[in-house]
Amino acid sequence: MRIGIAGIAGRMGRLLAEETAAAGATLAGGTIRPGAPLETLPAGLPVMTDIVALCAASDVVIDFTHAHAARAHALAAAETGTPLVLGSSGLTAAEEAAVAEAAQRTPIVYAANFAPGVNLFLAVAERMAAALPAAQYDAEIVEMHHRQKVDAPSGTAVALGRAVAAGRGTTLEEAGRESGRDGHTGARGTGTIGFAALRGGQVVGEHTLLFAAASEHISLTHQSFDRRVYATGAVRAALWVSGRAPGLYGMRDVLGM
Ligand SMILES: NC(=O)C1=CN([C@@H]2O[C@H](COP(=O)(O)OP(=O)(O)OC[C@H]3O[C@@H](n4cnc5c(N)ncnc54)[C@H](OP(=O)(O)O)[C@@H]3O)[C@@H](O)[C@H]2O)C=CC1
Ligand SMILES: O=C(O)C1=N[C@H](C(=O)O)C[C@H](O)C1
Repeated sequence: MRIGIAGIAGRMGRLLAEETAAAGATLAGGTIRPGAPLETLPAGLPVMTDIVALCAASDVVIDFTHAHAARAHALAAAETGTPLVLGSSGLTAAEEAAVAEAAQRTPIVYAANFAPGVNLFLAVAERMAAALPAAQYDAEIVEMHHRQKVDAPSGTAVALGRAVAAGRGTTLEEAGRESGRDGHTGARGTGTIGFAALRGGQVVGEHTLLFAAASEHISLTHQSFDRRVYATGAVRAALWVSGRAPGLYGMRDVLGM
């Protein structure tokens, strides 16, 4: 199995290269952002800037780069018929729609978080939301990440919001998001889903989902201590997606949840 890695010089890209080897797969190569300085590359890694060339040289491509690259990368995967594992966060609705369209031509695993524990958390969040009436239990999602993270709220926080909304028989868009409260915000809306994002230090990833009612609170927290958990999950998804029919899959499909 030849695995190509988009964004191979990044925090995740470097770990994905290591985990590809650890899984016994062949590293087909990797891309860097066009114009990026070459000295940032890990020594000895085969590197290019052309995503179509990487797709053509790979049985599966794993992409942890930036939301802005997702559309072009998904299109390249579709045009070359290369399965794609997509982990970038912060995609707009239009970028997600482009990924879904590409998935009609090639299989794509798109997941906000490749850690097994987070995917169990998402399933439990949906069940909790279904059991706790939205009129009484305010749902708030708090996440913390390292100071380099460029998007907020995190993709995982948004996925948790979507899981809560699904449990309540609605969508996140219909329920409404409350984030970045500051100043005279007015009282909290009923049934909306709140988001708060903390940034600092080198926190790998922490997410808490709180249901707050007048007489009780219940919360669940997931903490990642090593981003390798995402890399092993993504390589697992790459091995799983090879040979699948075109379609948009999630990590819960990979894990059989
Ligand atoms: N789904 C999940 O489980 C996880 C998702 N993520 C997400 O993955 C993404 C990357 O995270 P992380 O590795 O920490 O970030 P980094 O900034 O360390 O790495 C991203 C890399 O991608 C490069 N890049 C940007 N655009 C392109 C492009 N068009 N082609 C090739 N390379 C490109 C960047 O280059 P340059 O620096 O030169 O711009 C950088 O080297 C983020 O969106 C993050 O939220 C992270 C961890 C887990
Ligand atoms: O940027 C990160 O680091 C992470 N991003 C993902 C997200 O936005 O949810 C997954 C994980 O939390 C780490």
